[in-house]
Amino acid sequence: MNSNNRTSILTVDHLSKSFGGVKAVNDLSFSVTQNNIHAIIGPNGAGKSTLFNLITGVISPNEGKIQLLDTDITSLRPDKIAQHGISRTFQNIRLFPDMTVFETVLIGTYLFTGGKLLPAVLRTKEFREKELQAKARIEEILQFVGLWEIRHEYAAKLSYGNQRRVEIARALATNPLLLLLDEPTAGMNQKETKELMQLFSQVNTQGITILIIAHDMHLVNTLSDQITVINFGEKLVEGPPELIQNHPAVMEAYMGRAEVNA
Ligand SMILES: Nc1ncnc2c1ncn2[C@@H]1O[C@H](COP(=O)(O)OP(=O)(O)OP(=O)(O)O)[C@@H](O)[C@H]1O
Repeated sequence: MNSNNRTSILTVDHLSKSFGGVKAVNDLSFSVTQNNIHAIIGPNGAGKSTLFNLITGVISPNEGKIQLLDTDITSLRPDKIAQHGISRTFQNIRLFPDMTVFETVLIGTYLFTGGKLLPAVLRTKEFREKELQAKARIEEILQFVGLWEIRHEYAAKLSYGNQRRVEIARALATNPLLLLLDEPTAGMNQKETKELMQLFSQVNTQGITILIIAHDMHLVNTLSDQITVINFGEKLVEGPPELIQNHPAVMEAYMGRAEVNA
């Protein structure tokens, strides 16, 4: 965590997205400071996942702009956005059933960085050199996330916590500047949650900015430098955890909802 560096890595500017009559994201503006852990919180249906889908190019906004450092990434294709340095994990873990941990992370680098198929099929010299480099980098990442010893096991058969680590490893393999984590500890037990929180902190220490959607207020308050609270697609309030924790507008938005007690 480093709040001294004030450069904005991600700028969301008057962003809106509607589905039929529902304004899922409504004139939303905020920025993420480089090297921070920045949390997005809000009640169910507030627009958090829609926001992540807009940032990663899965869907296009009706209005507004998204900028990564100096680059306008609004409505770019997901693979292009990944190449610019944004990587993500999903709310529901998405792993191929017949791939080992190592293969999952290796294929992730090709899929998300737009690797070309033909050189891979022909196994050109350039491809083989790149493959060696990629494998070395993946070893480094798997050691880092604690999965190297089980690299030959099927990813989808691992414990829930380790499956999440595979997803994080796959996201790290694209060398992101900004990592988006969508409810990464949902469904995890206490031990897994604690270990993942340590991992996020270590990832952040490597200089990777993190934007995280979470319902777990202990996680949010412990890890975040900055919190943006959204409700009905709009920004409700923003600030460091000590400001957000007991903010009357936040209490009101969450009133009667289970996640405020999480
Ligand atoms: N593809 C879609 N088509 C129609 N409506 C959608 C679509 N995606 C999201 N919505 C609606 O947009 C609003 C915001 O949904 P979104 O999933 O972004 O909220 P969320 O904050 O991520 O919720 P949760 O915490 O439950 O995951 C909701 O009213 C939802 O029903």
